[in-house]
Amino acid sequence: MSTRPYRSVLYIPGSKERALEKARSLSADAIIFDLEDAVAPDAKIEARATLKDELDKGGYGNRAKIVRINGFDTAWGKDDVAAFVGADIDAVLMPKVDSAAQLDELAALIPDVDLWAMMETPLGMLNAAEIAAHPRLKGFVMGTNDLAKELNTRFRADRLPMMGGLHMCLLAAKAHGVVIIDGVYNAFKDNEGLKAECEQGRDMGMDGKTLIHPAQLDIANTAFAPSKDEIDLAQRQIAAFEKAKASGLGVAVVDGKIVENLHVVTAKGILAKADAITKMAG
Ligand SMILES: CC(C)(COP(=O)(O)OP(=O)(O)OC[C@H]1O[C@@H](n2cnc3c(N)ncnc32)[C@H](O)[C@@H]1OP(=O)(O)O)[C@@H](O)C(=O)NCCC(=O)NCCSC(=O)C[C@H](O)C(=O)O
Ligand SMILES: [Mg+2]
Repeated sequence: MSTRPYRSVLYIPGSKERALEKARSLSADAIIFDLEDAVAPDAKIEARATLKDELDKGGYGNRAKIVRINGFDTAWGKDDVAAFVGADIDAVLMPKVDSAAQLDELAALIPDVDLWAMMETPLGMLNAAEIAAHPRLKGFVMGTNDLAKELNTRFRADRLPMMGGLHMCLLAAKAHGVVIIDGVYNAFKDNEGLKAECEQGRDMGMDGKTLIHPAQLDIANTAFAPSKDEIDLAQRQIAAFEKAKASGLGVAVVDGKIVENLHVVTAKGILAKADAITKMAG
C-alpha cells in the first residue's frame, strides 16, 4: 500500500491554462490532469498539447501527477497515451475500465508508469477484483457521476443507491493493496455537504477525495488526515502495548478499550500517515 498521501486529488481540465498554472501553488496531494470529460471534443487535441507543455515546464513539486486519457473507443485515447510516453508523470488514468484486459492494452503502450483505473461502470464494479489484481494497477478512482448515470440512480446525501458499487471497489482495492479515491462532490460551493461526504468516504476506508475546485482542498485535506486526538491515541496505544508486552501480556487497555497487536498495526499506520503528510508539506 502507498504511504504517499492522497487526501485531495484535484481534477484540472487539460484545456485550462490558468488552472494548470494555479495548480503549481495549490495544496493538493495529487492532480488529475484531465483530457477526458472536462475537455470538449473540439478542444481535445489542443488540450493534449497544452498539457504536455505545462508538464514539460514542471513546477508541480511533490504532488502526484496523474494524466486522465480518453478511452480507447474514442479517436483520441491512443494518441493521448503516445503523447505522454517518457513524460514526467506518476500515472496514467484510464476512464470507464470494465476489465483487466483493457489495462493490458494500455500497459503495452506505455512502460514505466503506474496505471490507475476510473471505476464508474456496472461491469467495472463486477470485475473490480480482477482489475485491482492487474500487476501495473496502483489506484482506483471512483467515478460516481458516470456510475449514477449508468445505474440510473438518484443523487442522495447518504449515497445509499451506489453503496454496493463503492463497497465492491473498496474490497477489491484493499484485497490487492491499491489506493482508492472517492468520487467528486459536484456542488462545489456547498462546504457542509462536501465535509459530510468526505467524512463518510474516510470512514468507509477511502484514501482521499477527488475534487473539482480549489475551494474544496482544505476540507478534504482535513477530513482525510489523522486528527490530533487520533495521533495522541495511537501513540498511547503503542506505548501501552509495548509496556504490556514487556510484562509478558498480549493485551493492553487504553481508555477502557483493549489494545492488541492488530490495533497497534492500525496505530502505526496512523502515525506513518501523519508523518507522510508532514513531509509532503515540506
Ligand atoms: C467547476 C468549474 C467549472 C468552476 O470554474 P470557475 O467558475 O472558473 O471557478 P472560479 O472562478 O471559482 O475559479 C477560481 C480560481 O480557481 C481556478 N480554478 C478553478 N477550478 C480549478 C481547478 N479544478 N484546478 C485548478 N484551478 C482551478 C480558476 O482558474 C480561478 O483562478 P484565478 O484566475 O487565479 O482566480 C471549474 O472549477 C472546473 O472546471 N473544475 C474542473 C471540472 C472537472 O475537471 N471536471 C471533470 C472531472 S469530474 C469527473 O469527470 C468525475 C468522474 O469521471 C465521474 O464520472 O464522476
Ligand atoms: Mg466519469
